[in-house]
Amino acid sequence: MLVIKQLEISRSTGKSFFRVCLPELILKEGDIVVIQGDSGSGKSTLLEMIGMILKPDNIDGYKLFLDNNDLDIAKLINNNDINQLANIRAQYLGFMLQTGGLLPFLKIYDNILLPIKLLQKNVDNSRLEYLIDKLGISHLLNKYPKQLSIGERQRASFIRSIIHKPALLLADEPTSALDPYNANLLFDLIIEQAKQDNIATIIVTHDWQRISTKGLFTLSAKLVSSHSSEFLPLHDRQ
Ligand SMILES: Nc1ncnc2c1ncn2[C@@H]1O[C@H](COP(=O)(O)OP(=O)(O)OP(=O)(O)O)[C@@H](O)[C@H]1O
Repeated sequence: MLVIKQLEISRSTGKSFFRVCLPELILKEGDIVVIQGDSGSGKSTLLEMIGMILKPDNIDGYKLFLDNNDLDIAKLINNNDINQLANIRAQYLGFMLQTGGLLPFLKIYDNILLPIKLLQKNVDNSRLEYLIDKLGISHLLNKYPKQLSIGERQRASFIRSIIHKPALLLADEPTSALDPYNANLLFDLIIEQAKQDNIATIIVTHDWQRISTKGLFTLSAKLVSSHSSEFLPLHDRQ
């Protein structure tokens, strides 16, 4: 389970600044939350704070409760324990970045398996084959990222982000470069894998119409002023 309380940051460029605040987020294993908001409302900023890439200015609580390990991430952030945060990111988090984030010098197959190799874990081959087959990328495994379209890279990037069965998946615009058929397929696969492997999942998306039919809990950016937004539940949780 993931519990976050009062996560805040102010980003500034020159004289202007923008404050992003998440008052509360509680996610159980396998829960999915969609983050929506206008362009510039702070969705990526929020995701990067949750992903421990950006350091918040204030954090009242951030805990990850795992099967045999409870992690007080707020404490590590406040203590600036960069090494421990890097370990947690590698082991328990999965990132799916907008641009794919694949390493240019590794073939697609090696990119997908990289998180497993770094953690010295064994790959679940039947699961890997299932995901590759489902997303239709088996013919691309021996190619380099630059030989793939952005949409093909996004699909490979999804498999890489969950191959090590993270506790938390952070997906930033996972379907931005996909056609409607593949966007739907990927959303359904994200939801299926989250439930199956108990991966708490946070999805930032503009693809609101498509995802609104799936009945997912949504946090929506509310502009508190022209330079401040808060992420609040769109509806009561079911
Ligand atoms: N590196 C940065 N330094 C300073 N300010 C930044 C930085 N990145 C983003 N911002 C500002 O923070 C605010 C939120 O940006 P962010 O990228 O998080 O929004 P977003 O909702 O993800 O936008 P989009 O939907 O267009 O991707 C914006 O006002 C932006 O100008």
